[in-house]
Amino acid sequence: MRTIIVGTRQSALALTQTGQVVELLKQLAAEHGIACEFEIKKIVTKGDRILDVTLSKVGGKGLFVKEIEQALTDGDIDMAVHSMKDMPFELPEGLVVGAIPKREDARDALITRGFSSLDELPQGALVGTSSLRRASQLQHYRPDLRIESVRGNIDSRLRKLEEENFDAIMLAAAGLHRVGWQDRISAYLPPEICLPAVGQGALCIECRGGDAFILDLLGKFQHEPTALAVRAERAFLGRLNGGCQVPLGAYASVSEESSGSEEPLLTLTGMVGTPDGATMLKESASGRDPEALGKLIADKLIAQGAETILAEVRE
Ligand SMILES: NCc1[nH]cc(CCC(=O)O)c1CC(=O)O
Repeated sequence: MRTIIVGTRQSALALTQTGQVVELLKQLAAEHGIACEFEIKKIVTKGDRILDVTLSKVGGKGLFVKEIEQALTDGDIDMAVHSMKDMPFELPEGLVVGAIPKREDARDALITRGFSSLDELPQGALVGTSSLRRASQLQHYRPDLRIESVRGNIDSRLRKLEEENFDAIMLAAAGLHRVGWQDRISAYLPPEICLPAVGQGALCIECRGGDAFILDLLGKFQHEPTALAVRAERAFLGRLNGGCQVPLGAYASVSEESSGSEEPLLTLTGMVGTPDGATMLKESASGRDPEALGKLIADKLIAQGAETILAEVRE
């Protein structure tokens, strides 16, 4: 009987989604007669220790995953459950993505104080978000809105909606759904108005590349359409050298199931915008090769000046 130690951050969302993954893995193991048991180990990351600072100011990349990856490499844990959108483009030597399970809702959600949609927010309303991607798209659609930074875990951001006099805040729908707070959502923002972060709503189960037992179990947990979509989005991200702290968004989905020997058709939309929303570059295309599709959309945006926008933001 193998005991699999699963590492996770200790936020309410991280613990909830790790618990949900472990329950599903237990069922899978039972169905396939794989003898194992699970133990959850909480790990505090740099991102959790500096929740009061805007992430883009502290060099965001991998803030929520580094310590967890070290624990994997050191053998202190055997598997880690991450939010895909927190994953840096490159994994450390020796670690691999063991599974990408079925995606939750990828959209951003608006949580307001009594307004039922983005259009209903009054002129000049104050919206809390520290995401440059959300700010850019919100300002593009509603230049009159005022945007201020709000950080912290989901629970503390919801509290700040009341305490700091915001008219609305924006959060990923997936996180709210997972912790059972979907009742707090006032409106879902369609990708036409707000493209989600790369990988938003998806999870990434990371493990050691040499751990055949875990890889075998996780292989049964992969959801292929989600994995293909995430590969296309991350190829877009990689080409633009983006992290989650730049005004860049993308969303891919399978738009036509595979027929015969052909791979399914994916449709990917990507955006890069200035933080004030004045410039908004957006392109869409379909294809069967996720990496090629991601690079194609990135190249289309680069041809329109995306790299200049990103370089200015990084400065
Ligand atoms: N950047 C923090 C983060 N990382 C993952 C989620 C939850 C949504 C998801 O799993 O994609 C959130 C919170 C948010 O953006 O509202």
